[in-house]
Amino acid sequence: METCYCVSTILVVEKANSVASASEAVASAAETAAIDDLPVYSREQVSWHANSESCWIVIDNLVYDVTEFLKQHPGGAEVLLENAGADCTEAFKDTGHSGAARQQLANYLVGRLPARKLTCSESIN
Ligand code: HEM
Repeated sequence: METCYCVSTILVVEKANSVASASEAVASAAETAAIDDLPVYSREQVSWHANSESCWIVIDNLVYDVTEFLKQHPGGAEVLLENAGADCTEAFKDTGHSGAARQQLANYLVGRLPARKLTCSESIN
């Protein structure tokens, strides 16, 4: 059955998938509601911020400006600069960042990618 989801539903589902536990999901409910209001940047626009002067990254369809964080990142500036202007969702998750690290993300949130429509094969019904 073909299912059509509105933009905010997709974002809520993707946000829910990105949090690690039910309590985190509850805690992030208000945050999720605000996600729709964030500025929208295309992947191309994000790619313009790919150096130490302006370093943006994408994690779970959200855009983070980590320029100020480069010198503070416990994993070093290098790994962030390697991913500057790009989607580093997998790299971020593969590193096994702690809950504290995931909470820190909110400090650098500047926008989101355009919501995409789910294809039939992605339908959850
Ligand atoms: C805004 C984005 C990020 C934040 C807030 C962040 C935060 C942190 C924090 C707090 C730690 C210390 C360990 C922990 O608590 O998990 C850490 C470690 C680390 N991070 Fe990140 N991180 C970010 C992005 C990334 C990205 C994109 C990568 C890789 C591409 C990365 C790679 C690493 C590595 C390799 C370590 C381990 C350092 C070590 O144990 O020697 N981080 N990060």
